[in-house]
Amino acid sequence: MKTIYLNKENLAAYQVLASSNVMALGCFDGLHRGHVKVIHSALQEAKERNVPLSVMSFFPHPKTVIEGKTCFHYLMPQSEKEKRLCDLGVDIFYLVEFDKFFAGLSPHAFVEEYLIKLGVIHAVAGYDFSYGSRGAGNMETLKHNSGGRIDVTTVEKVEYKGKKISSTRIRQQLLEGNVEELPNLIGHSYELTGVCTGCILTPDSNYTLPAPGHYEVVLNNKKNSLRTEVVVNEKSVMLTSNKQIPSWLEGKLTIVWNRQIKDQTGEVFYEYTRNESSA
Ligand SMILES: Cc1cc2nc3c(=O)[nH]c(=O)nc-3n(C[C@H](O)[C@H](O)[C@H](O)COP(=O)(O)O)c2cc1C
Ligand SMILES: Nc1ncnc2c1ncn2[C@@H]1O[C@H](COP(=O)(O)OP(=O)(O)OP(=O)(O)O)[C@@H](O)[C@H]1O
Repeated sequence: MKTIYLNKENLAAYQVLASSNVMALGCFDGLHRGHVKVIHSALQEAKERNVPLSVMSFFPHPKTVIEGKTCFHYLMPQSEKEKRLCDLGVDIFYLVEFDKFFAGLSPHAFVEEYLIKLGVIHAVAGYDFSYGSRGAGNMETLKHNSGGRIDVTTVEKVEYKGKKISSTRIRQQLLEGNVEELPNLIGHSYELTGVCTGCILTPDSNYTLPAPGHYEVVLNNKKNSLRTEVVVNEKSVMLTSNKQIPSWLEGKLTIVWNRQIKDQTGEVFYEYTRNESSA
C-alpha cells in the first residue's frame, strides 16, 4: 500500500500521477465494523472494475478543526490505521491535511479537486458521510457534484442493539470503562500499543485509555502473551500482579482489553482469578 500525505501544496503533483481508482471516504478512526463494511464494499467495486482501491481519510479529525476541539480521543494512531487499511487490501491511502482551507471547500470543489482529478471513477461511503463546507455535500449529492462522472455506492447503517456503530460510541464506551462491549462494535477487543518499564505501561500517543479502574487484559509482544490485571490511572497503566514481572514484558507490547474488574470507586464487576495467568 502507498501512503500519500495530501495537502493543497502537493495536490497538483498527485493529480498528474493519478489513474482510475475506486475510493472509500471517511476518517475511519478505530476501523470498526461499519468502517470495515465500507472498505469491503469498495474493494468489491475495485475488483469488478479491475482498478486499484484507494481510501481518503483526514487528519487531524475534522471535529478538531470544525469544533475547535484541542483535545481529541483518537482510537488509534495514523500508523495503526495505515497498517489495518493495508491488511484490508487498500492500494493507495490518501491522508488529507484537514485545515480551515480544506474545511471551507465547496462540495463541488472537493469532488472536482480531490476525487475527479485523483482519478476516482467510483466512490464508496456510508449513509451519513458528508463533505464540503458545513458538511453540505452528502451521498445524495455526490454523483451530481461530479457531473455524473463518478458512480456512487452508499453503505447502509451497520448497527448493534439498534444503534449506529460509530467511533464516537466506541470512545464513549472506553471512557465509561465498558471494554467488554467493544468486540460487538469493533469486531475484536480494543487494543493499544505501548512501552513497559518495570510495572508501568505507558501507552503510545493517539490511543484512548479506558476509564480509571482495574481491568483484566492480555499483554502481548512478538514472543509471549500474559493474561493479567492492570490498574488504569489518568495517564498510565500499572501492573497489579504480585508476581515477579517477567523479563520479556520490558519494552514494546500490545495491551488487549478484555473486561473491567472494578471501577475507580472499587465497585467490583468481575472476580478475576489470579492463578489463570497464562493466556
Ligand atoms: C472537504 C471537506 C470539507 C468539510 N467541511 C465541513 C464543514 O465546514 N463543517 C462540517 O460540519 N463538516 C465538514 N465536513 C464534514 C466532516 O468531515 C464530518 O463529516 C462532519 O464534521 C460530521 O462528522 P461526523 O459524521 O464524524 O459526526 C467536511 C468534509 C470534507 C471532506
Ligand atoms: N455504522 C456505520 N454504518 C455504515 N457506514 C458507516 C458507519 N459508521 C461510519 N460509516 C462510514 O464510514 C466512513 C468513515 O466514517 P467516520 O470516520 O465518520 O466514522 P464514524 O464512526 O461516524 O466516526 P465519528 O463517530 O467520529 O463521527 C464514512 O463513509 C461513514 O459514512
